[in-house]
Amino acid sequence: MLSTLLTDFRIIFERDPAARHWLEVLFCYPGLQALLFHRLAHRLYNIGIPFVPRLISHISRFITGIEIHPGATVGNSVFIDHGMGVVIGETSVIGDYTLIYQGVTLGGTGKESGKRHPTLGENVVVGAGAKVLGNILIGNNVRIGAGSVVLRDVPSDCTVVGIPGRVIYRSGVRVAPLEHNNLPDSEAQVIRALVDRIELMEKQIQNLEEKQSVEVENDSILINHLSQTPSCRIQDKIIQQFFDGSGI
Ligand SMILES: CC(=O)SCCNC(=O)CCNC(=O)[C@H](O)C(C)(C)COP(=O)(O)OP(=O)(O)OC[C@H]1O[C@@H](n2cnc3c(N)ncnc32)[C@H](O)[C@@H]1OP(=O)(O)O
Ligand SMILES: N[C@@H](CO)C(=O)O
Repeated sequence: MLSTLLTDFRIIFERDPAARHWLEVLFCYPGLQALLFHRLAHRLYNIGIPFVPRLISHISRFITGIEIHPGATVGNSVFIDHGMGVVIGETSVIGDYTLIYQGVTLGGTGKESGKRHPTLGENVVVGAGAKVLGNILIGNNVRIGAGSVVLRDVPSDCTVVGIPGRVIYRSGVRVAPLEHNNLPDSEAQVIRALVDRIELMEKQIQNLEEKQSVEVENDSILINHLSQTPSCRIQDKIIQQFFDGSGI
């Protein structure tokens, strides 16, 4: 246990550019103090001692602002930076060399019992205020953006951001996130296609009507022309006499 605590102490110099003096780290890093309390509480919890582990956890929370349930499994070289508002649930598992910032919750969804908190792989960074909820698996070398809410498993070597958390980098390659403000509007596409079709049909009808009116005009010119011939004039006269009653 002593070597684990020494590693908890040393890792701070490696991970925090703000860490300068050992006195500073010992007295002014609530993350270190919370881990110290937790390692003791976790031992007592594991051997089945009632109440005392929770009391230690509660005192630690009072001093550091960090709440770690005694049942949580915390790996080596874990660093909780700043720490205020961090809550780590009973069945959480935190891999080695993980970095957790203030305001992080490793919590349950409220819908599960038994193993209901997340499992974090090694070398995970959980950004300030991020919420990782449910019995989900976060792979190794994952970076969770500040303020994200992660509700599903995340494969190793990924960066996740947003609410709900979405992978934006996988093994260093940018993954295009779904742009909700740019989704295709299928109903608008159908309506557009129908309007185009109607416009086309209207043009075709107009062409037909124009063609027809030209034909009708030609026909009437032809009829007019024929009615002016002498034989037509004689026929007209006969017909007229018939209707006048003058007989044939
Ligand atoms: C006092 C203190 O300092 S406490 C410490 C607080 N710091 C933290 O909590 C660190 C957490 N780190 C982060 O949130 C980082 O932004 C990371 C790890 C998620 C991403 O870092 P990088 O890999 O460098 O990604 P990068 O900066 O290129 O951003 C990629 C895209 O994700 C977006 N993005 C980055 N972080 C977030 C976030 N937390 N939430 C939503 N979107 C984000 C960026 O805007 C960018 O989008 P765009 O390409 O559409 O412009
Ligand atoms: N402690 C970290 C984050 O605040 C830094 O100083 O960069």
